[in-house]
Parts: sequence; C-alpha cells; structure tokens
Amino acid sequence: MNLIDQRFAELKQQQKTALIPFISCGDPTLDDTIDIIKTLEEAGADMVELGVPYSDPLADGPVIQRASERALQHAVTLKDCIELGSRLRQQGVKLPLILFTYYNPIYQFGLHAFFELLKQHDISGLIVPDLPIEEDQELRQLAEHNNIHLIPLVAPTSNERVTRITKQAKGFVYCVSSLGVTGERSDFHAEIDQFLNLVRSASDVPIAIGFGISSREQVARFEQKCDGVIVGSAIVRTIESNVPLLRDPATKAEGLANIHRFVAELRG
Ligand SMILES: O=P(O)(O)OC[C@@H](O)[C@@H](O)c1c[nH]c2ccccc12
Repeated sequence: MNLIDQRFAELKQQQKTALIPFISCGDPTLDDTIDIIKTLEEAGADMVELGVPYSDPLADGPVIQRASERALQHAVTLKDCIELGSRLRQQGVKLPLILFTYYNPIYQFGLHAFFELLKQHDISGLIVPDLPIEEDQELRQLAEHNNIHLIPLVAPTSNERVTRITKQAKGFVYCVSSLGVTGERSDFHAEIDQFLNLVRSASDVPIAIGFGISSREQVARFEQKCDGVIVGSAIVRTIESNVPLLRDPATKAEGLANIHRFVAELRG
C-alpha cells in the first residue's frame, strides 16, 4: 500500500485532518532541510511536500521564489532533492514524502530514470503543477506502474474539467483555494465552499486544500471540509526568518524550536 493512502486511512480513523507542509529543499542547505523535516514531523505534520527549487517557477509567489534562490545558491539539483528521501529514512522520519517539481527538470532527467530514483528513495507522491491533464498520460502511466501517486491540482476555474481531473486522481486531490501565485492571503475564492463540495462529490480519494493558508484559524476553517490542509509560504517564511539562527551551530536548535512552535500552532 502507498504510504499516502495509509496515512489518510489512519487519520480518518482518528477523525483528523492531515497537515501537509510544503518546504523548498536545500533552503538554506540540504542538511538543514533534514533537520527541518524532522522538526515538522515532531510538531505534528502528517506528510510533506518536498519542493524542488527551480529558476523559472511560474506559480510561486515571492516567499517561495526567495527560498528557491537560497537553495540554488549552492546548486541543489532534482537528484539531491529525491535523495533526501533515503537520508530522511536513515534519520527515522516516517512521513510520506511528496515530490513537488515543475515538468522541465523531470523531462531533462529522463522519465524512466526519474521514476527509478523516486522508488529507490521512498518517495510516495508527485505533484507537477505545470503539467495539464491533457498532456500527462506518459507520466501518469509510469507513476501508476511504480505505485507513485500523481496528485492533480484543481482550481475553482477548472469548471467542467474538475470531474475529469478528480476521477483520475491518486493519493488526494489538491484543491487550489484561490487564483494567482502562492502566498499568504486573507480571502479565498468567493465560491470556495461550493467548489470544495463539487470536488468532494466527484472524488473517490481524499481532498486537500492549499494556497494562501497561513494561520490556525484558516486551517481550522478548512478542517471542517477537507481531509488535508497544505501550508507552504507561511512555513517557508518562518524558515526564512530563522535562517540566521540556522546558519550558526550555536543557535541552530533555537531556530528549529521556532519552526516547531509555528507548525504545532497550525496543527492546533
Ligand atoms: O504557499 P502557499 O500559498 O501556502 O501554497 C502552497 C504551496 O506553497 C505549494 O503547494 C506550492 C508551491 N508552489 C506551487 C505552485 C503551484 C501550486 C502549489 C504550489
């Protein structure tokens, strides 16, 4: 069984919603990423999106772009990000791991080699935000063949495509709360609740919401309606403000404790 399904099944029994942080791998260094993910797990995260830093990230807001830039200063590669999987397992991290990458790095790497590596390093899920359903057949087939869940994104503007996208979903459906780029915000799409109802009725797998969620109140609002809540920029910004502490061995523990506090608060 795929670890993502297993975790959602456990959470359902406990009547809990998954908290799914997104982080940029290698921000500020790959070693820090390992310590940060251990911290996320301890603070109550249920799975994690491993963002692959990319130089041309169309849908990323400023916070995630800056994180990518910090990581790319020491040339973090797609391979480094995937290999984090085994390094995390060696450290005892049990969280299901979801790789988040734009399509071009996968294409450059070669699809078959890419899936081999994902399997080798215990990655359970994959999100490719710039690959539309009309063009994802090859990737989808390889993912299914390797028991890696290709998690689709649906937006309030997907309209008649919602059913088609949702029907094919594996792992969970990623519902985008609002339009534009990632980043914290105070308002969501006006018809967000109707949209979530629509996805819920069309979906056989859990549904999760992300984009702009940054506070305990917002997480709580969506816990009522969704099986998972994704938080990216708010956590990445917390990491950013602790970079000076993380960089100094004497204060690293304090930086990690600050990240722990924020994530535990989101978990509630
Ligand atoms: O940062 P936010 O607003 O919390 O949104 C989630 C998010 O960071 C992550 O899932 C993500 C990062 N880049 C993206 C691009 C498209 C869709 C989603 C994403």
